[in-house]
Amino acid sequence: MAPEEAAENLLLLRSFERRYLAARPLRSFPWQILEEKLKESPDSELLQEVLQKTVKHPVCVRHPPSVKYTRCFLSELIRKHEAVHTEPLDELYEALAEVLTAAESTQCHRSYLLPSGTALTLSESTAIVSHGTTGLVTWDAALYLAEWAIKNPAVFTHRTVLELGSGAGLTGLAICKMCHPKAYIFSDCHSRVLEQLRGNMLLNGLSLEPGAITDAERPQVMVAQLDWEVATVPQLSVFHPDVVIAADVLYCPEVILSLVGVLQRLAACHRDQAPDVYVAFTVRNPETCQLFTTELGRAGIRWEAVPPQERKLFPYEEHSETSILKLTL
Ligand SMILES: C[S@@+](CC[C@H](N)C(=O)[O-])C[C@H]1O[C@@H](n2cnc3c(N)ncnc32)[C@H](O)[C@@H]1O
Repeated sequence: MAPEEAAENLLLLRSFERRYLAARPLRSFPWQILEEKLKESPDSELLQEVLQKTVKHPVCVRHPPSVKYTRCFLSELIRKHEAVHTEPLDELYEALAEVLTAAESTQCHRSYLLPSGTALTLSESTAIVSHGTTGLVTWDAALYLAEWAIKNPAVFTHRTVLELGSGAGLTGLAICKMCHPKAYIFSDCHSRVLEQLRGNMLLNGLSLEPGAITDAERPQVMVAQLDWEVATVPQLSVFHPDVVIAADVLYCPEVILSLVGVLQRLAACHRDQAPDVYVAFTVRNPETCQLFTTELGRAGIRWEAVPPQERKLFPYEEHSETSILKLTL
């Protein structure tokens, strides 16, 4: 195979791998490129490789995506294969047969590859909203903030980080694995989210036991129940964060008001140096973002936009726009 073709195949396989591991919508996969390549090649080697990088990926074998997702993906792969090859590929049918008999669940695994090659695997809900919360799945702003953190580790290294509205925990896990914080406090208000969050710490080798061994990749971690509506200055004072972060927490006016409220109380409890604050969000509705900056102004909190970065590391939703604000408390 020509080196150029080998490089193209590698890119294609990587794209399938990242999307499949994170259970991205099937329409976002580069099916057309695959189809063209299948037409050019007489054997089924490429399809076998796609299978190895997706359904048979060691990470997915251990922590598979949902049964429904796997079934739909394999059906699509079989369609692509049948469109160009007359001989059936047994591996595809065998893999499909396995999931046809498997039981459906409302929980699934989604995995995200770090630049080190390590996968972060999270147990997430199969539904975007469930148990009355949006916190049981990973949102694009969490991926964007994680990518920014990985590119700017010094912001977190040897520092205590408090995350507000951690949800499934992706950003914090990426920071713990890649940025060497001294301590990381995950927090949320929802009991089901906190339960899943604790599970996701354990799934990724982080111990919540007080006195657990800590090292560069395993900082001291804690999961705290913290509701911005009710958290008081004395309650917030115990955390002593150097950095406060939050992702996708600007989705409705009520949430914005309570977030600004908790930031004001955090400002009131620092002894010397105020923490740096970074808020990542997806621009869904410009008015909602505007409300946030207006409320920050009213609370006397200065803000500036962090220069945009290329979104390369994770499989983002294609048409979403993400941004980060740095606040000065
Ligand atoms: C859209 S999710 C984002 C989760 C995660 N940061 C991400 O981006 O994937 C919003 C999160 O904020 C949390 N949240 C909403 N209101 C809150 C409040 N008043 N106090 C604490 N957490 C809150 C929710 O429970 C949920 O986990």
